[in-house]
Amino acid sequence: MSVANWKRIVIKVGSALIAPNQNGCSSHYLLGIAQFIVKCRTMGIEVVLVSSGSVAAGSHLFEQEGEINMATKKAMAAAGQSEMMATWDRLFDFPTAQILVTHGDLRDRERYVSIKETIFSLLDNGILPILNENDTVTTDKLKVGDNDNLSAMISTAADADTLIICSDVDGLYDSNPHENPEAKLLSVVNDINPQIYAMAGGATSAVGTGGMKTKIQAAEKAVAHGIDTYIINGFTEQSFNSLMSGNNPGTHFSPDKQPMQEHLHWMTHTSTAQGEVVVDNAFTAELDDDSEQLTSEEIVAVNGDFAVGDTILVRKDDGTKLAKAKSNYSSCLLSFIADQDDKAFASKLQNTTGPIISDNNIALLEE
Ligand SMILES: Nc1ncnc2c1ncn2[C@@H]1O[C@H](COP(=O)(O)OP(=O)(O)O)[C@@H](O)[C@H]1O
Ligand SMILES: N[C@@H](CCC(=O)OP(=O)(O)O)C(=O)O
Repeated sequence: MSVANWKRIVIKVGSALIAPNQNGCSSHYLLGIAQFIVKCRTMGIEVVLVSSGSVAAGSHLFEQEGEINMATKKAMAAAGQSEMMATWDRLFDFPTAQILVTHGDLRDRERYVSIKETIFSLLDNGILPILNENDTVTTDKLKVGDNDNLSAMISTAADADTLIICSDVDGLYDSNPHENPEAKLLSVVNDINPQIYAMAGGATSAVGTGGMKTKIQAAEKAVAHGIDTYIINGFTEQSFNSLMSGNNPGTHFSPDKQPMQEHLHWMTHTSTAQGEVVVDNAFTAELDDDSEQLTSEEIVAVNGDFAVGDTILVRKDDGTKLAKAKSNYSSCLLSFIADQDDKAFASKLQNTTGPIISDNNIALLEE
């Protein structure tokens, strides 16, 4: 899909573009990105921006000696975020809005839906949503950790057709071009497999997080929902001119032909399993055909503490991951039923309470 068919796109901007000299925000590279956004909007394309750079933008305000501790990084993010928003805001003659999220927000279905609704309401009113991770409040357990994966989650939430990741290199090379001058650019990736991951290294700049690895993870999430994904060089306006002419200036990841439904995609790629149901190694039921076949008798163990409606992992005793699913039972009730020696009683109880997992709330996992 190219610009002529875009309806809604997500643009992710990396830290090196926001604060290239680590001396506060610079509009040097943002100007070209802003012009691209303006052109898209003029063509009737809705745009959502995911902007990194709060830490990089705020870092110049802090004395730095040796390794920077987490509290200082969070303080840099808090200070840099307002500078970054002010810089973006100056580049547009329409309103912008800041949305700061954590993985804790995105993996909770109610809060996820609330973020979704806010994005749509902003777009309906001509306001540009600008998202970033809420670095100040995140703990290891709560964070996405990088804005590449965050942008893929937001692309799905916003039901975008295209995700454009603007970085400091032309796209994905067969090895890190900063380390190997012979590295070759891949212009199209149709299948994200272990060989593709093997090409990707981490970030080499002082401000980037995740390098190419997290960009491939993001592409994998996005294409699974049918979203065309590009990694392009945000340093050069040529990239944006090229996109505007319907060409591919970097690496294009082709979308899956059979995209996952939104709620199953969320379960697989955004939600985190709160617990797990372990089934016998001999378990062969096709979970997608009739998940009611998952009966208390097949359960070997119930691990973790989950409530009705939480996402759980269904796995075999040997560790094989079968599916992620929405549980209709709490861990407490499920353990109680599974532990019953009187199978007739357990089965009767289950018949009254209903299926452990409903057919339309199960996402099969590929091992
Ligand atoms: N195979 C690869 N192809 C391209 N870049 C790579 C590759 N492996 C590692 N990298 C590194 O990834 C960097 C881009 O990621 P990152 O620094 O996190 O940027 P951003 O701030 O845009 O997210 C490149 O500058 C490069 O050093
Ligand atoms: N939330 C962080 C961004 C972390 C991140 O993923 O950075 P990058 O690799 O430059 O996209 C910040 O605003 O500094």
